Amino acid sequence: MTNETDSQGPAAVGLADVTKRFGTVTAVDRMSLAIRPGEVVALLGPNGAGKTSTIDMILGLQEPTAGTVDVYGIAPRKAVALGAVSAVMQTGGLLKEYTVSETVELTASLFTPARPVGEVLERAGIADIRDRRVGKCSGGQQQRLRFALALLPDPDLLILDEPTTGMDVEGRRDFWTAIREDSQRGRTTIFATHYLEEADAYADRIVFMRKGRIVADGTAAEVKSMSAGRTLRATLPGADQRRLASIPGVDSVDVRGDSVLIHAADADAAARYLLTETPACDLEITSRNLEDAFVALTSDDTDTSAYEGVLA
Ligand SMILES: Nc1ncnc2c1ncn2[C@@H]1O[C@H](COP(=O)(O)OP(=O)(O)OP(=O)(O)O)[C@@H](O)[C@H]1O
Repeated sequence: MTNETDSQGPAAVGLADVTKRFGTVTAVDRMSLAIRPGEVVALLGPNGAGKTSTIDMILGLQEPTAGTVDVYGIAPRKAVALGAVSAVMQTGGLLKEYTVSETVELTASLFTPARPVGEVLERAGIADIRDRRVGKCSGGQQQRLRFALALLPDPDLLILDEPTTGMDVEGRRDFWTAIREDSQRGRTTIFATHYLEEADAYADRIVFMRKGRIVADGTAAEVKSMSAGRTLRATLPGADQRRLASIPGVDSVDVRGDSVLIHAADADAAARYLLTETPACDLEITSRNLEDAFVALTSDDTDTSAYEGVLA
């Protein structure tokens, strides 16, 4: 695999056959991935799947044991030094005695050029607490402050490790609104999270990792339908259960009075059949949720070879 995307020059992030070992532990195992500029990508996986190790290599904090990592076609450390990349990590040194705005001003003095302090405070939703000491800020407010700091160099690539930990519902919504707006302007975002609903709602693309490997890669809808199929519900008086069960791609049919409930691996084919070959109406199609997919894709008895290349 090359690190080039189809037509737009280098990938924002390119991993080619990357392995990372710590002694006898293989944290990342021959992983290849190309992320296009402007994509918002969620990295999901159980504890120890290799998400942080992958992020650390993209940030140049760790070197791969084998393979290569590029950021906009150059070495990660170089990209970080140029201000093209910044990160919001789960924890990270904030000085408790400084106020929020002093913290941002101090960090801004390290970057030339930096975005204006007032602008990043607004963007991170902490302009109203600019004079509060960091030690008095809640966990969610400190996380917003880390976000403000990461915005200072106006990075092309933003890396977020559990970015919304400690934020309340409104804080999360504001945070993701800001991320989505910036992605419209071309900023690439990669985030690791255990909040599956955030990945579902805000990521263009979901990369599932398990034991250092990618086990699924696609949109939230693709990942969900891939692992679990979908459920169709329709009104169909006098439904012929056997006939419906024989539609290709249908796994099960349940007739309840005038309603039918169909579980299908190929929901589109089943829907087409219902609407063209029967008088079915009130058709609803629902996906299994991302948590079902997560459990199916990352459980110990899953044969991940079955998923390789399906969506990647
Ligand atoms: N510095 C290190 N030294 C030794 N082993 C490490 C080191 N860093 C990570 N590992 C191991 O590599 C594997 C992958 O860890 P990693 O932190 O990348 O997973 P993760 O997906 O980020 O997990 P979590 O969701 O718990 O943060 C784990 O088995 C971990 O114990």
